[in-house]
Amino acid sequence: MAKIYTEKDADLSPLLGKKIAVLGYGSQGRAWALNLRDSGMNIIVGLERKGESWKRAEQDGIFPQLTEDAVREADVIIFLIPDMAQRTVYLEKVKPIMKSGVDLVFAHGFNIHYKLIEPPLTSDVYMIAPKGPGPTVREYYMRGGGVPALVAVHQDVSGSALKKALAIAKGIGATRAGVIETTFKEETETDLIGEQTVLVGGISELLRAAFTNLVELGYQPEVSYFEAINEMKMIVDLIYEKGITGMMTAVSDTAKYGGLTVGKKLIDDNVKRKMREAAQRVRDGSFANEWIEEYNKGMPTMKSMLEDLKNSKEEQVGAALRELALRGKPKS
Ligand SMILES: NC(=O)C1=CN([C@@H]2O[C@H](COP(=O)(O)OP(=O)(O)OC[C@H]3O[C@@H](n4cnc5c(N)ncnc54)[C@H](O)[C@@H]3O)[C@@H](O)[C@H]2O)C=CC1
Ligand SMILES: CC(=O)[C@](C)(O)C(=O)O
Ligand SMILES: [Mg+2]
Ligand SMILES: [Mg+2]
Repeated sequence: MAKIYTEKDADLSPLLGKKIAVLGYGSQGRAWALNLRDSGMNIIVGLERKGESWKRAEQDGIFPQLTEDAVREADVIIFLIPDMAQRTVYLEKVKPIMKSGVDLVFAHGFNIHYKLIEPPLTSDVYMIAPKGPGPTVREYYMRGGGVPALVAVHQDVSGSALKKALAIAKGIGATRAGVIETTFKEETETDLIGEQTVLVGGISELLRAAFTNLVELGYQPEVSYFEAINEMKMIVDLIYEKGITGMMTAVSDTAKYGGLTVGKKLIDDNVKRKMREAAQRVRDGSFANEWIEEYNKGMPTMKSMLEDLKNSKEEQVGAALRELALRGKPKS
């Protein structure tokens, strides 16, 4: 049984009074900086330049500093910039400047697990990995809740790395929802396998294939969009609140029977074999190598695939319908 920590297991005190530098003010950076600040922690935000993130932080009442200035003062450094940018920033702006014994903290294990960053043996190295998007981490916190997270310790020089990880988890609201102890290896591999096979990859392509199938059969694109893509939110909300069995009780018996029997035929051994292949490429490092190479070339494949997605019929139809659909969404 996994070790799960909640509010009663965590305490802010190991980090109270410490200077915590949050590097990056994007999806997770903004959420962490604001939640930690609102929880009473002493945060500073470090950014590379006076761009969009800088402006956004100022609008939120946070006065960012250049990365090297934030790093110079920090007792704890949290990497909330894109995974692929972390190694360069670490080598150029963190390692040469940081105090000895500073804590190095991550929201995802990629750089440590695949050895892009090799931290000094004098630092505590730990991770708090939220299992949800950054804006949701902020939104749930403000509404009194939290997004669950994983914690892991890679190096524990002080003997209190886990306590400090739990302090941050509490500060961002995660202990309100439950924090599971893991390793950098398990977090990195499950996160990548999960986002590729279901959360980001599998689900998007399933929805798109279902939409295209309906449209090719001659059904109206708008009807196809509501059916194959828009309604997914309501089904997922039911699964989130009541489990898959609970969702089944909310749909008709016709949907239950058709869904149970046809679903099994669609997601067959062939699909499971391909999921296993994707997992293998994460586990043996070939996905990481492919992604590093793509990033170093300027991400041509990712950019062109995003462009194709943006121009797809489903996205065009969706954009036109979304305003209408969102009008019906409850306000809180
Ligand atoms: N996006 C998410 O919801 C989740 C992200 N994570 C992890 O959190 C970390 C941060 O990810 P996100 O919040 O998605 O990042 P992001 O892409 O939203 O980060 C943007 C921030 O990084 C700065 N930035 C962009 N390129 C940079 C560069 N080359 N050098 C320095 N700064 C740069 C931007 O100015 C901005 O402040 C990653 O390790 C990621 O795996 C973990 C869980 C979920
Ligand atoms: C949102 C999240 O947890 C992901 C999918 O792992 C990510 O953004 O990397
Ligand atoms: Mg991820
Ligand atoms: Mg994730």
